[in-house]
Amino acid sequence: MTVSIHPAVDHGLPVAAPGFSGGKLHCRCPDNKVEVTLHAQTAHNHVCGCTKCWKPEGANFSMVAVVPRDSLEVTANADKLQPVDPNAAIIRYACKQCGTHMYGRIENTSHPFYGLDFVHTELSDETGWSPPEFAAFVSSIIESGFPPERMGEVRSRLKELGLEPYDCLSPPLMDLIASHTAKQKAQAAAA
Ligand SMILES: N[C@@H](CCC(=O)N[C@@H](CS)C(=O)NCC(=O)O)C(=O)O
Ligand SMILES: [Zn+2]
Ligand SMILES: [Zn+2]
Repeated sequence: MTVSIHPAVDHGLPVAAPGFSGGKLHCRCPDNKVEVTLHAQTAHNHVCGCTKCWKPEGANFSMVAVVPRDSLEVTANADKLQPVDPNAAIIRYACKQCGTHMYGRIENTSHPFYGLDFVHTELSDETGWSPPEFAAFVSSIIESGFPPERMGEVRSRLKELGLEPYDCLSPPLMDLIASHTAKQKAQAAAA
């Protein structure tokens, strides 16, 4: 049987709708759902194998994208949200009742991704969000119990889906992080 990556990509990648400019995400509670409204199309969507990113039941990967933080608004049942780990670089806010992660936020203004919030567009009923572009932290699925001897299957399936597998982030994002670090080091040296 083909190894499952994530329900949103297992039967082919979703397709972005031209001019798509946002929509609503809902948690998985039967009622009084937490609602998050995104006033923008997502960017840098990818699947992530790390243990920190929220994965739906049975999935080996999370699917996670970013939006500018000023494009994200909690529009219903905000009182049900709580931080998963307030000390993490990305502070993920989960529904206390159903456990779904509704968004992740970076509060450290020196972080290379400060200003971007992390979201899971599978929580939306709308279609047209940006599709995942690559697979990040692939080896990390082993930390969640995936058998290491099946990693070849996982990487082949990701490539078949057009999701190039990386064990950290994609080269453009790693370059962006390194450029940010280099700039900060240069500024510190000049101070
Ligand atoms: N191997 C680790 C990797 C965790 C990790 O570094 N995750 C990345 C991708 S989401 C990150 O930026 N984490 C920051 C955070 O979780 O706050 C794990 O699976 O727990
Ligand atoms: Zn909920
Ligand atoms: Zn992750």
